Amino acid sequence: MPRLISDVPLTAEFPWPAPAKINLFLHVIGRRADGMHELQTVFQFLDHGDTLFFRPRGDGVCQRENAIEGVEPDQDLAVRAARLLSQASGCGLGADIRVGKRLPIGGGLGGGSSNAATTLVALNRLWNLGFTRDELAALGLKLGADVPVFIHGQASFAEGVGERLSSLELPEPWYLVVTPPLAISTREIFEAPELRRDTPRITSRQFRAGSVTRNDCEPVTRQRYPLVDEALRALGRFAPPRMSGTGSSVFAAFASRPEALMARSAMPKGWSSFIARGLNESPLARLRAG
Ligand SMILES: C[C@](O)(CO)[C@H](O)COP(=O)(O)OP(=O)(O)OC[C@H]1O[C@@H](n2ccc(N)nc2=O)[C@H](O)[C@@H]1O
Ligand SMILES: Nc1ncnc2c1ncn2[C@@H]1O[C@H](COP(=O)(O)OP(=O)(O)OP(=O)(O)O)[C@@H](O)[C@H]1O
Repeated sequence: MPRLISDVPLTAEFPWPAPAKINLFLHVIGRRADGMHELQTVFQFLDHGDTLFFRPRGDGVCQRENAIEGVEPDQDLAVRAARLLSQASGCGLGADIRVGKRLPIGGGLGGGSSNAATTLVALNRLWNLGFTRDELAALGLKLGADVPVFIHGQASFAEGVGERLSSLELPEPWYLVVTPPLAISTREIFEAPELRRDTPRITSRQFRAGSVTRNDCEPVTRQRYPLVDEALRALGRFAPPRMSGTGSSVFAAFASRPEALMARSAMPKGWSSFIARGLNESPLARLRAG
């Protein structure tokens, strides 16, 4: 039975899930006056991710307790989310935060955004603030375009920069996710002159009816980063591959775990990869709903 948030003792040992997302497709529709890109995408969650732990403090200090290679504590999206929430509520509370990292940094799986969303949801509860889900999503959008979907917690057809969400029921296959050893800056890919920004809009209904989709960032990333090209080709020997977000991770769907395992064993040695189930409801939302 899933645990209800209201049923569990929310001690500092309580593990708050921060799942990965994948973009089943990513269309770049245009560019806004502020430079951000108008997108259409479908998000699905994976039953694989980071785990966060929170110990509330009465003195207003929000800090991370553990080191994460490549992420300075003051830049950490979990810490920034905690500070934003403390400030927005004026509650004067703080928290010690521990981030158990499993997701690759700059891997296109939304790890930083997911950490931020989990922090907003957890501290809203632990500090007894009573913000609604929509209020938390609006706060989260200040930290990153991917934060709102993690707060929403349902697989979604998304528009805008990813903040206009409508929930979807999707198949929940096994995914093999392969991350070549490199971190990619989302900004670099969106700023690339060669990025196509004119994909015609589709409707959610067209997507559900099987309209052909792609990841518009994929040609840019694979041309600039040959390892991503190699990952797509390696995975493509087993199932149709696709890149998530702006990379570096790529994924393919399989009907069973053994099939995914077989493909995994053929990936280049030393690359990180994992097999996970696609989820239409995120583990964070499941916890909230009980
Ligand atoms: C590629 C996706 O992961 C798809 O889900 C997201 O659109 C990116 O979300 P994110 O990592 O939370 O990205 P943000 O931190 O919001 O944006 C990083 C940078 O990428 C560029 N950016 C991002 C999203 C967007 N729709 N248009 C952009 O041009 C901007 O230069 C921005 O400063
Ligand atoms: N807690 C965190 N976990 C991961 N990255 C973080 C975190 N806090 C800040 N960051 C920074 O956020 C940036 C993007 O990290 P992230 O792992 O979310 O990228 P990503 O998986 O490519 O995300 P997206 O698919 O949203 O582009 C990196 O530059 C990283 O230093």
